[in-house]
Amino acid sequence: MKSYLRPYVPRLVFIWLITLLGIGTGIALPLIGKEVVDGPVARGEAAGLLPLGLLALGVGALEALLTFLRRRTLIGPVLGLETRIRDDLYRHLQRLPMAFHNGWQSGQLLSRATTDLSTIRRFLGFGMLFLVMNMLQLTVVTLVLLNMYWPLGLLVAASAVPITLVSLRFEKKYIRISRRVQDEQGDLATLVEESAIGIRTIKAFGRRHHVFDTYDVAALKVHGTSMDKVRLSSRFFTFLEMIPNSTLALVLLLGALAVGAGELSLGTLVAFTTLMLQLVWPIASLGFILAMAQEAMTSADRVMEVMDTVPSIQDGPHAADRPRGHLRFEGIEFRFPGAKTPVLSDLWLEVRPGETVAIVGATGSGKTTLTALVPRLLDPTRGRVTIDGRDIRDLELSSLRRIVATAFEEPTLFSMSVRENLTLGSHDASEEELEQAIRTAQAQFVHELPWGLDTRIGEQGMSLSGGQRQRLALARAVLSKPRVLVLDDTLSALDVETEALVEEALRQVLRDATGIVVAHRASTVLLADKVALLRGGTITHVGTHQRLLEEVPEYRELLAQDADLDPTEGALR
Ligand SMILES: Nc1ncnc2c1ncn2[C@@H]1O[C@H](COP(=O)(O)OP(=O)(O)OP(=O)(O)O)[C@@H](O)[C@H]1O
Repeated sequence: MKSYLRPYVPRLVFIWLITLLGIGTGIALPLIGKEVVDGPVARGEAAGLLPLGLLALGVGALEALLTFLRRRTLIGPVLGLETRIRDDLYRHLQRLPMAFHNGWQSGQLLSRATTDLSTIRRFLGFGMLFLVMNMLQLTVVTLVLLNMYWPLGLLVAASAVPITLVSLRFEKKYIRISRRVQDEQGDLATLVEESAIGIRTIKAFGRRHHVFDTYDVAALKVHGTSMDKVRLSSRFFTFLEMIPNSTLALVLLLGALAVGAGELSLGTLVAFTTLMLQLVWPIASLGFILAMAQEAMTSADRVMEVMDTVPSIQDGPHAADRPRGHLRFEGIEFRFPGAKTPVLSDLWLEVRPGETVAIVGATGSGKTTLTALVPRLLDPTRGRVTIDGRDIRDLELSSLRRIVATAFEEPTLFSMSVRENLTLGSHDASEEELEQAIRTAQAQFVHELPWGLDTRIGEQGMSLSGGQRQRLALARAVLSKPRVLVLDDTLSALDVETEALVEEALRQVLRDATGIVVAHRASTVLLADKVALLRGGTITHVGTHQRLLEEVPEYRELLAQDADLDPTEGALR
């Protein structure tokens, strides 16, 4: 994370200088105390007290000022750094392809973007400074003590040995346990998120208690691991408290003997013990600062795990100028990571500019996977998809995604106004274009919403019906006037009458675009110029609806039930 600290180097240097000065003032005070005891107090001269008292007051005031300056200067870089990492993480998450998001629990990503970043910030804002400051203070004070009276100084220095040994052991154990706590918290966040999204299903199936039990098990797991962590650190913290305090007792005993023997002045012993008291806090706090450092490192690891993932789908070098939309799938194979068999294999299909192809296949046959290849939500594992003869991997992603628009079967609407949701892919659309897209998708209901196009639709557009959401998604896709329009079963939630109206309007749009329409119903198939039958991961037949009905039994089976009920049946045969 060094690169994040780089812009703040001058400020950090300033902070370190202030900190060093602060340590200096902290050491100066007991030394002044020594002068007071050995000088005016020992000699019984009250007059000498005033200048030394004033000096101590000045040094004390300077120390307070330095602390204030340090805090003030530190907070800016630390908060700025947290915001920059957070922004970069979010930007990176947006760049990472579907394959990454499919493989990661969203709760894990959520906890990394929130809890882990806060842990890093706390360490950088507090722990890191104190860690170095305490080490410095320990070293400098020990040196001063050695210089004052070396036998006792040596005793103090020796107490560092058990501290270092135990700290190293503690550190190893703590790394493991804090990683476990953080991962388990991520799993817990995933459960909360899933149950919030799936609350309808949970309620409908009366699974409240079951869901609670699952959550409880996960929560107890976090509790158990956290308790282990606390037990480990409390043992360590107690040990750290004991060492300097018992050393202090020994120093007092041996020091008093030395003063008695005339080897040490009383003032020196007073200064020695006061300085030693200054060591108690740095040593005792070393425990939780080391713990904080470990947690921050674990968090940094967890954040970097995401940041270091190189997006498997990269931008191509070429912009697509004036695309015609001649789409070809050439020898495509697609296999999900870790899957034994490919979903698509040796798949060939051509869609000419202005032509519309309906993809028909059994459920789970890979239709959605096939459509996801066009805007490069997924990349084929073998073969290539071309637009106007150029491999789409050679196109800039932004350019490709301007050419291709997709409307999904289960569309996501964002927590913003209808207008913002519609113009997601085309910010500069005029009112007229917006109105036309709404008409094409038969989404005029938006005008009846309380604030028309400015109505905010709830989280994921939950306040709208499935059919309304599909129509908004369709309007969103056609609004950008794409060269290639992909409709992944977009009309499935519409009633027959609305579907017929939408199709009528869509026919106009599809005349100017290359279309891929995933279809389960005969009525939708009629939108297309030709039909491609997807079976066993490949396109087995391409032809008109009429021809496939006549010649391919499986095609007939797939659409038969529907054809019987379809009002346009007469026209089909
Ligand atoms: N992320 C994934 N990892 C592994 N396998 C997956 C993944 N997504 C989908 N699959 C599998 O790939 C196959 C094709 O899925 P796909 O969604 O493309 O089918 P589909 O034809 O669109 O189905 P439907 O008509 O039901 O929407 C299915 O067997 C599915 O289980």
